Order: sequence, then structure tokens, then C-alpha cells
Amino acid sequence: MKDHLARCVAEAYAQALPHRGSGRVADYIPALAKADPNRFGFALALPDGTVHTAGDADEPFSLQSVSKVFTLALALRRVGSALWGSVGREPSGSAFNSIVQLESEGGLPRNPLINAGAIATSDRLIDARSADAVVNEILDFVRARAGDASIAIDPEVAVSESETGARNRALAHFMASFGTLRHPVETVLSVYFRQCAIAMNCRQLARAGLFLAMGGRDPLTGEQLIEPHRARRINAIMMLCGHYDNSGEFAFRVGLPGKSGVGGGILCIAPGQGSIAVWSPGLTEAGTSLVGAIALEHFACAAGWSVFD
Ligand SMILES: NC(=O)CC[C@H](N)C(=O)O
Repeated sequence: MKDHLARCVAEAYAQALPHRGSGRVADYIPALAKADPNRFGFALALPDGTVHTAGDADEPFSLQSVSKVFTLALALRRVGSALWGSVGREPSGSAFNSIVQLESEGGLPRNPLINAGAIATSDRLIDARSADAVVNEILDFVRARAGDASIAIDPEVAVSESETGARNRALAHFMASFGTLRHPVETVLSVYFRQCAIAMNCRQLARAGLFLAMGGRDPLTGEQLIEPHRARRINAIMMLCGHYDNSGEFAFRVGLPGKSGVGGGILCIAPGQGSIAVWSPGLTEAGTSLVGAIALEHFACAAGWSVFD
């Protein structure tokens, strides 16, 4: 079985490789524009600790919106269902940084995986603590899940995010005007920008996602991190909202919950089976990794993994 999965990883990598270099590297955050579009990594983490990799699986990249999944898990753990007073759980059908729905929907963002919703989620996670304390909690969480204490924030990306963060500031102030945020805008953004700037490689990210595949329990440490029903619901949100207005296409092609980021990473969860991380910086129009989605489509097909069977 393990050999079979190792072969599926190799096959998915080989099938996607000819597409390497296609898509457009995100450049609206200048520090991200330096990424090499020819990079391509793949890692599959299994609950017994095995990790199968291909390509640039050990090269760190900017987590960007993939971080929203971890913040969501931590916020649910901290404030429970009260989180849903600050953010919804419906697909947005619009771009990740869109502002249009916010006005007609009273400043309540559609879901925690678009920028406005992630900013509102970070706000609830702060829960009257300092921004630094919350950033440390997020970092400690991903380090513990990945089993690697060296995971850190890329300071250049964090500064670049903030310097060019006019749109995110607009979203945050707009929500603040409706009373959605409980903390000062700059405190919330200081958490949000830094969580997006965490650098991880595919091997680390795949391991870090395992708790979502295993009912909220980290199979590597044995800790029950969040309740099983919360893990299930995070997966549901990833399936419906993880790729902005490209989420339907991803569900159609891959059939597994996933979350993409403009750094070119995608975290994909196969409930009960394992966790997959892919990275290739060339993006589609919707801002998701073009080569990464192709690789995941081939992998899911070869492994026979889908939540719809
Ligand atoms: N889709 C993304 O990965 C967006 C994250 C990015 N840091 C932003 O806020 O714009």
C-alpha cells in the first residue's frame, strides 16, 4: 500500500512536471515576485509518520493564505462556535481580496478563508492578548505539528505585506466600521500579515495538516488538538471556500478539501488517509498554483482518494 502511494506521488509529479513554469507568480506583494516559477515540490504525509516527497519538497516557500487554516483551527479551539458571530461559512464566489459583499452583508465576511474572513478570524484569536503572543501561538502550533522548531516568519515578506497592504487595511477598516472587529485594525493586521509570511516547505506543511485528516488528533504526537467535529467542519470549509472563486473547479478536479495561497502552496486533506502539500509559484487567474492543482488532480486519481466516493 505504501509502495503504491509512493508510486502515486512519483506519477503525479511526473505528470505535472511538463507544466512547470506556467502560470503567473504573484507580484502584488513585491517580496513574493522573486519566487522562481520553475520550482515544484510535492509531499504526502501519512498518519504513521511516513512522508513521500518529490521535487523541491524541502525548499521553504511563503505560506500566505494556507496559514488561514491553522488560524481557523486555533480560533475555533479558543472561542468555539462564538467565532461564527464574526465570520460566515459560505463560499464567496469572488476574489480572495474582494470587498463588494462586505457592505451588503453588514460587514460580516462570507468565510474564514478569504482575506476579510481571515482578518476577522485573527481578530477573534487575539482574544485580548498581544499581537506578538498570538503570532507566537500560531508559530508554535505549526512547529509542533511539523515536528520542526526551525519554522519561522520570513521578515522580508512580512514587511512587504504590510507596506503594500492597502487593500487588506481597507477590508479591516471597513469591517471595523461595522463593529466586526474587537481589536484595533493595526493590531489585527500585525497578526494577519505575519501569519501569511510564515515560511514552510512541503514536507513540513504536509505533516502539519495531518490533524485535519485524523479527526483533529495529531497522529505524530497523539494530542487531540481540536474536537473531531471541528476538524470535519474545517475540511468542509476548505472544500467549499479554499480556493476563492476557483473552489468549485478544484472540488470538481481533485475532490478533496484544500487551501491555496498566492505563494503557490496548496494544502490538501484526504480525511482518514493523509495530508498532501504541493508548491509551485505560477498561479492561475484565481491566485492558486496552476501546477500544484494539476499534480493534486493526478495524485487523487492515481490514489483513488476522494471525499465523493
Ligand atoms: N490568497 C492569498 O494567499 C492572499 C494572502 C496575502 N497575504 C494577502 O493578504 O493578500
